[in-house]
Amino acid sequence: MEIKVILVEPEYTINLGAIARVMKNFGVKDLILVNPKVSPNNEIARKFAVHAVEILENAQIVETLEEALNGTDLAIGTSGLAGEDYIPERTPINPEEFAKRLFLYDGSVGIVFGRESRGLDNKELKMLDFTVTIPTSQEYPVMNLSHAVGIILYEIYKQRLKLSPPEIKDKLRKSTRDERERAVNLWARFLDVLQYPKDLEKRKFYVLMFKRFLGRGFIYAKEVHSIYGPLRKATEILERCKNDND
Ligand SMILES: C[S@@+](CC[C@H](N)C(=O)[O-])C[C@H]1O[C@@H](n2cnc3c(N)ncnc32)[C@H](O)[C@@H]1O
Repeated sequence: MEIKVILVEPEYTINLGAIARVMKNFGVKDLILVNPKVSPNNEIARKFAVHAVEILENAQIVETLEEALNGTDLAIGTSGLAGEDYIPERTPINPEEFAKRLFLYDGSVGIVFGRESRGLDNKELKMLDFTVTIPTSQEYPVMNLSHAVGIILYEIYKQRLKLSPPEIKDKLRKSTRDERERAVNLWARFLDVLQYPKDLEKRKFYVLMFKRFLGRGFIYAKEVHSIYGPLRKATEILERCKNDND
Protein backbone atom coordinates (compact mmCIF):
# COMPACT_ATOMS: atom_id res chain seq x y z
CA MET A 1 0.00 0.00 0.00
CA GLU A 2 1.27 3.42 -0.97
CA ILE A 3 0.17 6.52 0.94
CA LYS A 4 0.12 10.05 -0.45
CA VAL A 5 -0.59 13.13 1.64
CA ILE A 6 -2.53 15.64 -0.47
CA LEU A 7 -2.84 19.22 0.82
CA VAL A 8 -5.43 21.44 -0.86
CA GLU A 9 -4.28 25.07 -1.11
CA PRO A 10 -2.07 25.10 2.02
CA GLU A 11 -1.65 28.64 3.29
CA TYR A 12 1.07 28.58 5.96
CA THR A 13 4.73 27.74 5.51
CA ILE A 14 5.12 26.58 9.13
CA ASN A 15 2.46 23.93 8.54
CA LEU A 16 4.19 22.75 5.35
CA GLY A 17 7.42 22.24 7.28
CA ALA A 18 5.73 20.56 10.24
CA ILE A 19 3.80 18.24 7.90
CA ALA A 20 6.97 17.19 6.02
CA ARG A 21 8.59 16.41 9.37
CA VAL A 22 5.70 14.34 10.72
CA MET A 23 5.43 12.49 7.39
CA LYS A 24 9.06 11.43 7.72
CA ASN A 25 8.49 10.47 11.38
CA PHE A 26 5.86 7.98 10.21
CA GLY A 27 7.58 6.82 7.03
CA VAL A 28 5.39 8.56 4.42
CA LYS A 29 7.25 10.24 1.56
CA ASP A 30 4.75 11.36 -1.09
CA LEU A 31 3.44 14.89 -0.67
CA ILE A 32 1.14 16.49 -3.26
CA LEU A 33 0.27 20.18 -3.04
CA VAL A 34 -2.82 21.40 -4.87
CA ASN A 35 -2.41 25.04 -5.87
CA PRO A 36 -0.34 25.94 -2.77
CA LYS A 37 -0.51 29.52 -1.54
CA VAL A 38 3.07 29.29 -0.22
CA SER A 39 6.19 27.69 -1.64
CA PRO A 40 7.37 24.39 -0.14
CA ASN A 41 10.93 25.65 -0.64
CA ASN A 42 10.38 28.71 1.50
CA GLU A 43 13.06 29.11 4.17
CA ILE A 44 10.61 28.85 7.08
CA ALA A 45 9.02 25.68 5.70
CA ARG A 46 12.48 24.12 5.36
CA LYS A 47 13.40 25.18 8.88
CA PHE A 48 10.30 23.51 10.34
CA ALA A 49 10.85 20.37 8.26
CA VAL A 50 14.25 19.91 10.01
CA HIS A 51 15.51 16.52 8.69
CA ALA A 52 12.66 16.12 6.21
CA VAL A 53 13.46 18.86 3.65
CA GLU A 54 13.66 16.28 0.88
CA ILE A 55 9.91 15.71 1.28
CA LEU A 56 9.37 19.42 0.53
CA GLU A 57 11.86 19.35 -2.33
CA ASN A 58 10.20 16.33 -3.91
CA ALA A 59 6.64 17.55 -3.33
CA GLN A 60 4.53 17.36 -6.45
CA ILE A 61 2.64 20.57 -7.25
CA VAL A 62 -0.60 20.30 -9.22
CA GLU A 63 -3.35 22.75 -10.07
CA THR A 64 -6.46 20.76 -9.26
CA LEU A 65 -7.64 18.09 -6.86
CA GLU A 66 -8.58 15.93 -9.87
CA GLU A 67 -4.93 15.95 -10.96
CA ALA A 68 -3.79 15.09 -7.44
CA LEU A 69 -6.15 12.10 -7.35
CA ASN A 70 -4.91 10.73 -10.65
CA GLY A 71 -3.46 7.29 -9.95
CA THR A 72 -4.97 6.88 -6.48
CA ASP A 73 -7.19 3.86 -5.95
CA LEU A 74 -8.77 5.19 -2.79
CA ALA A 75 -9.17 8.85 -1.84
CA ILE A 76 -10.04 9.90 1.68
CA GLY A 77 -11.11 13.34 2.85
CA THR A 78 -10.48 14.72 6.34
CA SER A 79 -12.63 17.19 8.20
CA GLY A 80 -12.93 18.62 11.68
CA LEU A 81 -16.58 19.23 11.05
CA ALA A 82 -18.28 15.88 11.26
CA GLY A 83 -21.61 17.45 10.39
CA GLU A 84 -24.87 15.62 10.50
CA ASP A 85 -25.31 12.10 9.20
CA TYR A 86 -27.63 13.33 6.51
CA ILE A 87 -24.81 15.30 4.85
CA PRO A 88 -23.17 12.37 3.06
CA GLU A 89 -19.90 14.19 2.27
CA ARG A 90 -19.31 14.62 5.97
CA THR A 91 -20.38 11.23 7.33
CA PRO A 92 -17.09 10.29 8.95
CA ILE A 93 -15.20 7.32 10.35
CA ASN A 94 -12.53 7.76 13.02
CA PRO A 95 -8.78 7.48 12.25
CA GLU A 96 -8.27 4.21 14.13
CA GLU A 97 -11.07 2.44 12.31
CA PHE A 98 -9.81 3.93 9.04
CA ALA A 99 -6.22 2.76 9.65
CA LYS A 100 -7.36 -0.78 10.52
CA ARG A 101 -9.34 -1.10 7.31
CA LEU A 102 -6.60 0.51 5.27
CA PHE A 103 -4.29 -2.43 5.82
CA LEU A 104 -6.71 -4.72 4.08
CA TYR A 105 -5.86 -2.60 1.06
CA ASP A 106 -3.19 -2.96 -1.62
CA GLY A 107 -3.47 0.07 -3.83
CA SER A 108 -2.46 3.71 -3.73
CA VAL A 109 -4.28 5.78 -1.10
CA GLY A 110 -4.55 9.59 -1.16
CA ILE A 111 -5.38 11.30 2.15
CA VAL A 112 -6.70 14.78 1.41
CA PHE A 113 -6.43 17.66 3.90
CA GLY A 114 -8.11 21.04 3.53
CA ARG A 115 -7.08 24.67 3.71
CA GLU A 116 -6.25 26.15 7.09
CA SER A 117 -8.88 28.88 6.59
CA ARG A 118 -11.86 26.89 5.37
CA GLY A 119 -11.04 23.19 5.05
CA LEU A 120 -12.47 21.17 2.15
CA ASP A 121 -15.79 22.17 0.60
CA ASN A 122 -18.62 19.73 -0.06
CA LYS A 123 -17.81 19.64 -3.79
CA GLU A 124 -14.27 18.45 -2.99
CA LEU A 125 -15.47 15.95 -0.36
CA LYS A 126 -17.89 14.57 -2.96
CA MET A 127 -14.92 13.59 -5.14
CA LEU A 128 -13.52 11.43 -2.32
CA ASP A 129 -14.52 7.98 -1.15
CA PHE A 130 -15.24 8.93 2.46
CA THR A 131 -14.26 11.24 5.28
CA VAL A 132 -12.12 10.67 8.37
CA THR A 133 -12.69 12.87 11.42
CA ILE A 134 -10.46 12.83 14.50
CA PRO A 135 -12.64 12.85 17.62
CA THR A 136 -11.97 16.05 19.57
CA SER A 137 -13.58 18.17 22.25
CA GLN A 138 -16.85 19.61 20.96
CA GLU A 139 -15.79 22.89 22.53
CA TYR A 140 -13.12 23.27 19.80
CA PRO A 141 -13.22 20.38 17.32
CA VAL A 142 -11.14 21.84 14.49
CA MET A 143 -7.44 21.05 14.77
CA ASN A 144 -4.33 22.62 13.34
CA LEU A 145 -3.66 21.11 9.90
CA SER A 146 -0.25 19.65 10.75
CA HIS A 147 -1.56 18.13 14.01
CA ALA A 148 -4.39 16.47 12.10
CA VAL A 149 -1.91 15.02 9.55
CA GLY A 150 0.24 13.75 12.45
CA ILE A 151 -2.60 11.93 14.20
CA ILE A 152 -3.85 10.23 11.07
CA LEU A 153 -0.35 9.10 10.03
CA TYR A 154 0.32 7.87 13.58
CA GLU A 155 -2.79 5.66 13.49
CA ILE A 156 -1.67 4.22 10.17
CA TYR A 157 1.85 3.66 11.52
CA LYS A 158 0.49 1.76 14.56
CA GLN A 159 -1.36 -0.63 12.26
CA ARG A 160 1.71 -1.02 10.05
CA LEU A 161 3.70 -2.14 13.11
CA LYS A 162 1.06 -4.74 13.95
CA LEU A 163 1.04 -6.38 10.54
CA SER A 164 4.04 -8.09 9.02
CA PRO A 165 4.50 -7.63 5.25
CA PRO A 166 3.70 -11.25 4.26
CA GLU A 167 0.38 -11.01 6.09
CA ILE A 168 -0.48 -7.87 4.19
CA LYS A 169 0.47 -9.45 0.88
CA ASP A 170 -1.66 -12.53 1.60
CA LYS A 171 -4.81 -10.44 1.76
CA LEU A 172 -7.05 -10.49 -1.24
CA ARG A 173 -6.68 -7.57 -3.62
CA LYS A 174 -8.97 -4.65 -2.80
CA SER A 175 -10.97 -2.90 -5.51
CA THR A 176 -9.50 0.15 -7.24
CA ARG A 177 -11.36 3.46 -7.65
CA ASP A 178 -11.82 2.69 -11.37
CA GLU A 179 -13.38 -0.69 -10.57
CA ARG A 180 -15.79 0.88 -8.06
CA GLU A 181 -16.52 3.76 -10.44
CA ARG A 182 -17.54 1.21 -13.06
CA ALA A 183 -20.07 -0.31 -10.64
CA VAL A 184 -21.38 3.17 -9.79
CA ASN A 185 -21.85 3.97 -13.49
CA LEU A 186 -23.70 0.69 -14.03
CA TRP A 187 -25.96 1.49 -11.05
CA ALA A 188 -26.62 4.99 -12.45
CA ARG A 189 -27.45 3.51 -15.86
CA PHE A 190 -29.76 0.95 -14.23
CA LEU A 191 -31.67 3.67 -12.34
CA ASP A 192 -31.91 5.75 -15.54
CA VAL A 193 -33.41 2.88 -17.49
CA LEU A 194 -35.71 2.08 -14.57
CA GLN A 195 -36.52 5.81 -14.42
CA TYR A 196 -36.49 5.51 -10.67
CA PRO A 197 -36.77 7.72 -8.74
CA LYS A 198 -38.61 10.07 -11.10
CA ASP A 199 -36.99 13.05 -9.37
CA LEU A 200 -33.54 13.44 -11.02
CA GLU A 201 -31.96 15.04 -7.95
CA LYS A 202 -33.08 12.11 -5.83
CA ARG A 203 -31.71 9.72 -8.46
CA LYS A 204 -28.32 11.47 -8.29
CA PHE A 205 -28.46 11.18 -4.50
CA TYR A 206 -29.04 7.40 -4.75
CA VAL A 207 -26.00 7.14 -7.03
CA LEU A 208 -23.89 9.11 -4.54
CA MET A 209 -25.07 6.86 -1.69
CA PHE A 210 -24.04 3.78 -3.68
CA LYS A 211 -20.58 5.30 -4.28
CA ARG A 212 -20.19 6.06 -0.55
CA PHE A 213 -21.32 2.56 0.36
CA LEU A 214 -18.72 0.96 -1.94
CA GLY A 215 -15.95 3.33 -0.81
CA ARG A 216 -16.53 2.96 2.90
CA GLY A 217 -16.80 -0.83 2.70
CA PHE A 218 -13.19 -1.42 1.50
CA ILE A 219 -14.67 -3.82 -1.03
CA TYR A 220 -12.53 -6.56 -2.57
CA ALA A 221 -12.02 -6.50 -6.34
CA LYS A 222 -13.81 -9.85 -6.59
CA GLU A 223 -16.80 -8.45 -4.73
CA VAL A 224 -17.13 -5.37 -6.88
CA HIS A 225 -16.76 -7.47 -10.04
CA SER A 226 -19.69 -9.60 -8.92
CA ILE A 227 -21.95 -6.53 -9.09
CA TYR A 228 -21.21 -5.74 -12.76
CA GLY A 229 -22.87 -8.80 -14.32
CA PRO A 230 -26.26 -8.72 -12.52
CA LEU A 231 -26.57 -4.94 -12.95
CA ARG A 232 -25.73 -5.09 -16.65
CA LYS A 233 -28.13 -8.02 -17.17
CA ALA A 234 -30.97 -6.31 -15.28
CA THR A 235 -30.46 -3.14 -17.35
CA GLU A 236 -30.47 -5.11 -20.61
CA ILE A 237 -33.68 -6.95 -19.66
CA LEU A 238 -35.37 -3.68 -18.72
CA GLU A 239 -34.27 -2.08 -21.99
CA ARG A 240 -35.57 -5.06 -23.95
CA CYS A 241 -38.96 -4.91 -22.15
CA LYS A 242 -39.18 -1.20 -22.90
CA ASN A 243 -38.35 -1.73 -26.59
CA ASP A 244 -40.96 -4.53 -26.84
CA ASN A 245 -43.58 -2.21 -25.34
CA ASP A 246 -42.72 0.64 -27.76
C1 LIG B 1 -7.69 24.17 10.25
S1 LIG B 1 -8.59 22.91 9.49
C2 LIG B 1 -9.81 23.77 8.55
C3 LIG B 1 -10.64 24.63 9.36
C4 LIG B 1 -11.79 25.21 8.63
N1 LIG B 1 -12.17 26.40 9.31
C5 LIG B 1 -12.97 24.26 8.58
O1 LIG B 1 -13.94 24.58 9.21
O2 LIG B 1 -12.94 23.22 7.91
C6 LIG B 1 -7.56 22.38 8.19
C7 LIG B 1 -7.67 20.93 7.88
O3 LIG B 1 -7.18 20.15 8.98
C8 LIG B 1 -7.83 18.89 8.98
N2 LIG B 1 -8.53 18.75 10.26
C9 LIG B 1 -8.71 19.68 11.22
N3 LIG B 1 -9.36 19.17 12.27
C10 LIG B 1 -9.61 17.88 11.98
C11 LIG B 1 -10.25 16.80 12.67
N4 LIG B 1 -10.78 16.93 13.88
N5 LIG B 1 -10.32 15.60 12.04
C12 LIG B 1 -9.79 15.42 10.81
N6 LIG B 1 -9.17 16.39 10.13
C13 LIG B 1 -9.08 17.60 10.69
C14 LIG B 1 -8.80 18.90 7.81
O4 LIG B 1 -8.12 18.38 6.68
C15 LIG B 1 -9.05 20.39 7.63
O5 LIG B 1 -9.51 20.67 6.33
